[in-house]
Amino acid sequence: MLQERSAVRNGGGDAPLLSVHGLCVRFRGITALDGVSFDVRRGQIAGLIGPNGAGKTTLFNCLSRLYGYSEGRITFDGRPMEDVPRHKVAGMGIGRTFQNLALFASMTVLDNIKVGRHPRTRKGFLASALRLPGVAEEEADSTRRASELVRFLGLEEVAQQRVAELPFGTRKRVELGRALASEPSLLLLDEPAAGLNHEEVGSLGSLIKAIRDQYHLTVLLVEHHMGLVMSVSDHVVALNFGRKISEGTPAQVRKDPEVVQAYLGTES
Ligand SMILES: Nc1ncnc2c1ncn2[C@@H]1O[C@H](COP(=O)(O)OP(=O)(O)OP(=O)(O)O)[C@@H](O)[C@H]1O
Repeated sequence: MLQERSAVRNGGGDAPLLSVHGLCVRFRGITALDGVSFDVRRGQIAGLIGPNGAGKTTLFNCLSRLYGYSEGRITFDGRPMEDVPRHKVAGMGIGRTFQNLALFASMTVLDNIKVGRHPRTRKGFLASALRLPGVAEEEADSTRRASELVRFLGLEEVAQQRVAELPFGTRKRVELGRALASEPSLLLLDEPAAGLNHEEVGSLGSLIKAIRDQYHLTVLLVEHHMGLVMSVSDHVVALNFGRKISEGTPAQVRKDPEVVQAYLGTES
């Protein structure tokens, strides 16, 4: 379904989908990001790594417009992000999952995924309440697209269950579905492996690649699980103390002495 949305605004497939340039974020005396620059090309799975406090979540929060930045520039699909209000981010094609799941626990799996359709629906609450023309069609379209995602994510058996009743690993899949429902062209995954068991992490890697291939989207992944990030990423950016310390293929970054040094004593 997302293939239809592959309109390329920026003159073709060679221009990066996301460009971060000289980004600086300071919180009263703490420099969380210090002149960070990198590009993410269309169709890539890019991994963002770094020890605790390196600035990864801060960067994600800048991309979601939850945080402002004192210096630098973020360009998404050829468009500067600085003037984009927070509530427009999903609508412009940036979907996101959170470290702490952002789901409605008392709603069903299907309804949670349908909530993610919101940026793609045109009829507002009032139109729905008044059952104005077009509302039923839009509702049917949302249900159809959410059901497609339920099948893709292997959630058919639990589609009508309340999210609160489900194990953590399943809920994480529901959150992926919610993020995909907005038909993003860039999917930001914030520690998708956190809290998953060994087997679940294994299938997550294949799922991330399948999502990229099936929906032709670009993925930026923050992850502490080195096995996962190194096996799924085409490109890796490493941060430490708010600075970019390395960038390249997983093999290049893994053996970069600065990366090894940054992780000594903090990660295996
Ligand atoms: N809202 C905030 N107010 C003050 N300081 C903050 C805020 N958010 C982040 N920081 C600080 O900015 C730095 C970077 O934090 P950030 O959460 O981005 O790191 P991270 O790489 O995501 O770490 P982790 O892997 O532990 O999630 C840290 O020193 C953190 O304490």
